[in-house]
Amino acid sequence: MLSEFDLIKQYFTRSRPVRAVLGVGDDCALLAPTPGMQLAVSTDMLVEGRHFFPGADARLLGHKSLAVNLSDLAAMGAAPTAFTLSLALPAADRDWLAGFSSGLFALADAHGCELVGGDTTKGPLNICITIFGEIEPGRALRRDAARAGDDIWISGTLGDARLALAAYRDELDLEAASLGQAAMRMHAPTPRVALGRALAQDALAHAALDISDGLVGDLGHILTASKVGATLDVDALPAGPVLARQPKELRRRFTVAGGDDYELCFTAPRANREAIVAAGAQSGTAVTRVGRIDEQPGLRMVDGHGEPLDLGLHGWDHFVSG
Ligand SMILES: Nc1ncnc2c1ncn2[C@@H]1O[C@H](COP(=O)(O)OP(=O)(O)OP(=O)(O)O)[C@@H](O)[C@H]1O
Ligand SMILES: Cc1ncc(C[n+]2csc(CCOP(=O)(O)O)c2C)c(N)n1
Ligand SMILES: [Mg+2]
Repeated sequence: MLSEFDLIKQYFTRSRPVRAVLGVGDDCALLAPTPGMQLAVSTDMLVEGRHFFPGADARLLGHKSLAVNLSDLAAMGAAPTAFTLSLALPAADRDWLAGFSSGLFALADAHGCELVGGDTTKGPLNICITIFGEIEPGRALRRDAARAGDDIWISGTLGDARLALAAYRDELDLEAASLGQAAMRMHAPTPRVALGRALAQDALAHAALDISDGLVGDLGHILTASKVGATLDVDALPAGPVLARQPKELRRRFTVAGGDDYELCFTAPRANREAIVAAGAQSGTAVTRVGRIDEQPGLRMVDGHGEPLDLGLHGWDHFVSG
C-alpha cells in the first residue's frame, strides 16, 4: 500500500533542487528570482473527460500537463524556472505514477524547469500545474501590444490535434496511421519556448499568445486587448501534415477553429520579417505569415485571392460550445 507521503517521496521528490532554495517537502518552496527579472506565473488544469479521455496514457499525460503550462510562458517570451503540481488521483497506482512522472520530468528537464511543490489528494483524476518563469522587464509579449500594420504570424502547424479529436469522436474516419500521427499533436504538444524567448529578448514581436482554444478565438483576445482588427488569410494557415491531406473545407475549419494546437500566434512589424524567419530557423520552429493587423476593429477572413470568407467559426469555450 502506497501512502500519500510515500507517493510524493517516491515519484515527485528528486535529489537536491538546483534552481530553488527549497523544493518539495516543506510548507512552501523558496525561490530566489534572478535580480532585475520579472516573475511570470501561469496555471492550467487538466480534467479527465474534458481535457483528456479516461484511460489516457499516463506518460503522455505527464508531458501534456507541463507542456500546456510551458506554452503559456512561451507565449509571454518568459524562460521557465519552476512549477508546482496539484494532483487529485482516484488511486495510488504505481504504474500510472511511474508513467506520469517520467513524462513530466522528461519535459521538465528538457527545459530546466524544476518541480518545487504541490498538493496530492484523492478524487476524480485532475492535474493542475502552476508554472513560474522569468522575463526581462518591458520585454513580455503581451496581448495588448498589437499595432495596426503588424504582420500576424503562426508557429508550427494547426489543426492536427482537432482532427484527431474528431476521429476519436467518430465525427469522421481516419486510417490508423494518420490517426496515430495526428493524435500525437493532441497528446504531446511541443511548447514553443525557444521561439518565444527569441521574440521577446530581441524585441522582434509586439503581441503574442498561445493557441489553445482555436486561432479565431485566441486571435480575438489580441484584437480586443489591443483595440485593433485583423485580416486573416485563411488559405495561408499552415495545416498539420495529416490535416493537409484532408478536403479544403475541413482544412479551413480546423486551422481556423481547432483547439489543443499550442502554437504561438504573434504580431510583429514588417521590418522584422527577416529576423523572425531567422529566429524560427534558430529555434527549429516553422513560422508562417498569415495576415495583418488593421485599425478597423473586427476579424476579417479572406481566401487565397483576398475574397471575404464567412466561415461562422468560433473558439473553444467550456461553457458555451465546448
Ligand atoms: N478563476 C480565475 N481567477 C482569476 N483569473 C482567472 C481565472 N480563470 C482564468 N483566469 C485568468 O483569465 C485569463 C484567461 O484565462 P485562460 O485560462 O483562458 O488562459 P489562456 O492562456 O487564454 O488559455 P489556456 O488556459 O488554454 O492557457 C488568464 O489571465 C487567466 O489567468
Ligand atoms: C476528451 C477531450 N475532449 C475535448 C478535448 C479538446 N479540448 C478540451 S479543452 C480544450 C481547450 C483548452 O482548454 P483550456 O482553455 O481549459 O486550457 C480543447 C481544445 C480534449 N483535449 N480531450
Ligand atoms: Mg495561453
